[in-house]
Amino acid sequence: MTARLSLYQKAEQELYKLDRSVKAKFYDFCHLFRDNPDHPGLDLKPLMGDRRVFRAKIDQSYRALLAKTGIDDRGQENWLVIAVRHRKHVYEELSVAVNRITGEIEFVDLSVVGASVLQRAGVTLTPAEPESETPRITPSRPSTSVAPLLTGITAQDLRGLGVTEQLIDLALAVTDSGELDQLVSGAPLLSKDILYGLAAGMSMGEVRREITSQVEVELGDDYAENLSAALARTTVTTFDEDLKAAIEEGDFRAWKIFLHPSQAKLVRRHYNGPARVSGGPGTGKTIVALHRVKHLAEQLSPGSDKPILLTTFTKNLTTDLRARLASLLEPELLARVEITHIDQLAARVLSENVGVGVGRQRVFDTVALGVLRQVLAEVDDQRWDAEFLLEEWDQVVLGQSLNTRKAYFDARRAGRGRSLTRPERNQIWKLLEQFTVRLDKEGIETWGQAAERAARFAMERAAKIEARRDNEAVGGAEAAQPDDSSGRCYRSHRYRHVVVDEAQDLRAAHWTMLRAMVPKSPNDLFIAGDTHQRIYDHQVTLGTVGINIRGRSSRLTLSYRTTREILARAIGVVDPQKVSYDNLDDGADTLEGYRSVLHGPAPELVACSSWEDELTQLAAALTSWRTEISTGDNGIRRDPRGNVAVCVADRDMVGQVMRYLATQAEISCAELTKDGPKGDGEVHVGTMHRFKGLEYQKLAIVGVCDGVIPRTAVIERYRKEDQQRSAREERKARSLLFVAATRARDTLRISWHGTPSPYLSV
Ligand SMILES: Nc1ncnc2c1ncn2[C@@H]1O[C@H](COP(=O)(O)OP(=O)(O)OP(=O)(O)O)[C@@H](O)[C@H]1O
Repeated sequence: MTARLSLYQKAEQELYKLDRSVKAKFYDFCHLFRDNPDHPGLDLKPLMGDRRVFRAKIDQSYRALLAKTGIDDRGQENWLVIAVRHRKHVYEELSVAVNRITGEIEFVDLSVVGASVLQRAGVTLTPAEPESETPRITPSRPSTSVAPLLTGITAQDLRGLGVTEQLIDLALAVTDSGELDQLVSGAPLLSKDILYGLAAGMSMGEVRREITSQVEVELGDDYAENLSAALARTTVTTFDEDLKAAIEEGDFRAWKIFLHPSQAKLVRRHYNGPARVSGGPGTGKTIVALHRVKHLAEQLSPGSDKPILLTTFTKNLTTDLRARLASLLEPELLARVEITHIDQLAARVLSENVGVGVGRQRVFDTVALGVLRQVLAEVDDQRWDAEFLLEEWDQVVLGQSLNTRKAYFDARRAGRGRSLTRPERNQIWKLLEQFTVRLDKEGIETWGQAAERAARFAMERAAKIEARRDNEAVGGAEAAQPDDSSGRCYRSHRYRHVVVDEAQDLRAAHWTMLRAMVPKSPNDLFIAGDTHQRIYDHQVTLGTVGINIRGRSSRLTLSYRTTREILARAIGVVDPQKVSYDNLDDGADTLEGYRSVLHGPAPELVACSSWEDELTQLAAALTSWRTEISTGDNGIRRDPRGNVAVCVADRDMVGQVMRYLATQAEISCAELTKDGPKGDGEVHVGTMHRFKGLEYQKLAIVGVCDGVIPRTAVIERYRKEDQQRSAREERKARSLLFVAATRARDTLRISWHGTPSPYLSV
């Protein structure tokens, strides 16, 4: 009889870590098993503790643990590989169960639990193969004077939250975080989340709200029914050639298949309007956005248009999103998605409406500031600071699409600091008019201006579509007015669904443009972002640009990227207890419950005597990281390229670091530019802004000195005359360092010379 074989998530993750030769033997095992599960060479035997769990031989050392999950209509047996491990870690007490909260299949691995915890809880493990070295533990409960880690929590509490039965006594016997780490390393996801949450100080209520209730389903009493429902709910992959390739890809593909239940819920939910997902760095907002695109694309009726837009703030992130989406979606579905960064989209709208914006060159704000200074000098105006005026223009005039003096007189100037009288607004309006005329004359425009013009075109097109529909509804002839320079009259909006990543940095005009590009309908806008990571000056209240997310906001709290040790340090930088962050609407966002299940060394904080000393020590650290990464697990050599980065405060430092490393330490570097890394140098070096959305195994942040982060000159300038502005600048500087620090996966090293940045609290 042949068999169909699927892989349980944990088994697949275990396979990633195995040596190539064992992987190859596992593929042979799968072929043999699918042909005939009763083949004598497989030595298939049930375990004593749970006769639904079987072990089978992969080779002399490795065993597959399997559960029979049913027989299909054609009489073919269905088997699930639940684990792959060395025979000395196979014991008779292994069992599978259906979790009473999630209704998913759970497999608990007690072989990883520390001997002391097993002993305290009175649990014995019996090796399945007698010659194995699994320690035999005598069932005894020696009294211990050490207090349990989870004080005040009962077995009933853990059961009610959804911790797997087998782990409850063990969890209550744990006395320190090292033991807890060991216990949860073999635990099902929900148990892991709950136990870490409680250990991190979350209350029972918080754990129920943030973790358990996110994944709760209704279960009946019938085990067989629950098991078949569980199989439908549990993520498994069918064994085939694609899987073989995927296993070779290793951990990098985990995100493509296994969404955390709280992530999966957001991906599949039906929203009656715009929805927003927030969450600290590394909680999977981008992953959720990508899967959301996939989900939406799968619901589309056949066609060849591109009704879904996936957009983000920066160009290099767009490249990354494109590559990741291409690996997640079938080409036919990928072809239905437009992937573009927001300024590029605005530029495209402008070019479609040529005649109005033809020939204008887009410039950065620094160029515009130069023009404004020149205008102020020419009219000999010393009342207003050029930077203040440029921001007033960008944030108030362009931000709210104000095109008359009257509109400016009436405009809201929330968050702008000092208030302005009517005569002052009059002076400013006049100066800004002179300034924009000059920009026009020079044939240039800022990106903010371009976004604002694009938003107007998008709104005009939307208004014409509406009018045409209304006209048709009353039986009128179609309005002949074209919607863009091609002369086309569009019948529908540009997109059906818009998905935005890194939403915290978009400008008001970007939002206005996006709102106009998609009709107000269910699942129209899906917005992912974290305001703790806002590093540009564009704070927007979505409600004011026609995007109502009330009642459709969710937060992810579990970091997949960064260790607990790194998170603790990074959270200190943004200091959410003292500093407040908005929620892209009128409320505040928090990092409450933000946590990680990953563990690693504490971030290294290095005080240096001078900049030269910092560079010397940096080079030494990078050299040792290179050796560490190149050696890799199982002695397999790995290419360190792209796994290590150095982050600095400004462009000058980028040049200095790259030069030093290349000439004094023979370390090749690639500069991180707005298009991604330039060249294939081994270590990526860039300013903090360039690190948005990226991640590295090992990261060094250098030059984290007082006066640099934050720039004392900027803060001091505003401290007296504009308190709000000064607070905003400080918040931005905190966010920059927060973004930088949370790019590190395993190792974070922060150095400075002189006095350290006050945000480091050292
Ligand atoms: N369900 C998952 N399974 C495996 N890996 C995951 C999962 N979700 C996220 N990750 C991994 O965690 C890391 C962070 O994910 P992602 O970039 O989506 O987080 P983010 O919230 O967008 O972070 P940031 O705000 O810092 O940009 C990535 O390496 C991603 O592959």
